[in-house]
Amino acid sequence: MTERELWERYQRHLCVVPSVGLTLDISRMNFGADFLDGMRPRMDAAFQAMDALEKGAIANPDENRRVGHYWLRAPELSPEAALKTAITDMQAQVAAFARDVHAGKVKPAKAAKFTQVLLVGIGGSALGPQLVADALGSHRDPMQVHFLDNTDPDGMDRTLGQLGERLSETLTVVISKSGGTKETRNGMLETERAYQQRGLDFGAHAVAVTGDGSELDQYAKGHHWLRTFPMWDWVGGRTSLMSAVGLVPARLQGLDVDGFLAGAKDMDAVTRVHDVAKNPAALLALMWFHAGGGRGTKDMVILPYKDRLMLMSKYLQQLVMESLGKELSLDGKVVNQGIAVYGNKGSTDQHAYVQQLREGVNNFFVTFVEVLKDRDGKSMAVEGDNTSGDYLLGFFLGTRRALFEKGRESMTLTVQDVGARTVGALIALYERAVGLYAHLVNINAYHQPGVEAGKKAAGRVLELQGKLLAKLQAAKAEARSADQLAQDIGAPDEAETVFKLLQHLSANGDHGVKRTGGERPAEARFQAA
Ligand SMILES: O=P(O)(O)OC[C@H]1O[C@](O)(CO)[C@@H](O)[C@@H]1O
Repeated sequence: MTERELWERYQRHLCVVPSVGLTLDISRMNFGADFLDGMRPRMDAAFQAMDALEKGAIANPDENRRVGHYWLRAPELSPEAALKTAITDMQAQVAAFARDVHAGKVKPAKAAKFTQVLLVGIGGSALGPQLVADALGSHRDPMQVHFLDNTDPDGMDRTLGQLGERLSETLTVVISKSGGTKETRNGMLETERAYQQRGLDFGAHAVAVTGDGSELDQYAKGHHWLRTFPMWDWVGGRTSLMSAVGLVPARLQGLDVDGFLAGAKDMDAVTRVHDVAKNPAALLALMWFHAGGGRGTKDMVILPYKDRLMLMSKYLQQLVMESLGKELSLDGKVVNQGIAVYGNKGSTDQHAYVQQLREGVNNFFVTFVEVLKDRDGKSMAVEGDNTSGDYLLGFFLGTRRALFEKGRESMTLTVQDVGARTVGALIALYERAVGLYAHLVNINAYHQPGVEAGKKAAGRVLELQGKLLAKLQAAKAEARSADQLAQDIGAPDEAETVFKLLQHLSANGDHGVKRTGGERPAEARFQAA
């Protein structure tokens, strides 16, 4: 295609969204002339289903739940007055609480004010807040936000160590919709101990965001925490950023939450329109369908040319892959659907994996995110009249061309800046695109059955560990092999898991297990230390 033809294609297909200052360029995706028209019937059905979802239909049939994240930024759309009230009350309570914290009305036991936030959560209870804190945060914010998002003891020590003395002025926000996620529970208990070791009452420095009556809710209320904020079953974890999950940390950090919600609301209004050419979410969904043949055969590379958006791909990994990565279709057929997501930021990634994108396996499509505003204030010239921002643009356009020349497809989202409205709009854009795409491929985007399998398997592993430790205690100083111990605990077929457990137990002093013998699994011997 000549440059002239590309320019024509760029202009013809450019989706312009003035209300949020965003454009979507799909011209470097090589869909055929009849593709968009050909998809019209399936897209219309997706629009109808999405309209029903927003009106309160059961859109998550596997869990018999409604899907209400759009109502979080437009409470007036809620299908019942009670939901609207619940949302606006939550918004008001979160804002008032943050104001009281900033004013020192809610204050720590042994410091003048809370200056740090420690968010303990995982998945949708952390990834969205991490993206927002990074994208919109600055050293001038009234509070800085830290995260514990894993059950890694060393990771907890690093984060709590970085807080150090400042723990006394840290407000811990424990977030778990279910209230039972073990990683979050572990982080909470370890954090609680850190406060206690400094002679601080954890409850006086903690709030919870969780479902009413959950394990976490009961613990928080039973231990007289400062506050609890609600989560509802009609908001999924990966679409909860505009619930208290995202609003509590964002308000405490001092971010422009009103702008964030307004950007999302404005984007929702645009992506509600049944006109594909004017609906960026519909275009994204259709381009995903085109690229992967409705089977996810090409990976989604998210490449923002802006440091502040580096966590966008990590956030979208959950939103896209936990929504679309499904074994069964809505009519029970095995489809193994999904779209893999990866990426970090440009131009940095040009010095990492772009080599393969240009010359390697053509199993991806790129979504560039171009941010027009370089920085607050003016830039210096770094070479001739060129600024660093000129170089960033040059590298983006150069990479886009270098890929296109080799038949590698890309789209480009262009925004004015990385402000609260823009970030809210981007989140809303992808929530809608995922929902529309799910309809195109006939799957339920709003449950996550696959994660239960891993949780159950982990429970079995820890059950085996309990039996192992009891056996080792009883066997005292007798050194035994993994095979023998697997027999001893009545799990002869799980010798490898038993070996892995023993390897970890003997590498740490917590449970008093000693390893002797050779390096190979069959040579190793284990005993109570
Ligand atoms: O907020 P919770 O209930 O602790 O769940 C955390 C995450 O775990 C999942 O349930 C499974 O990965 C996610 O959907 C969710 O965001």
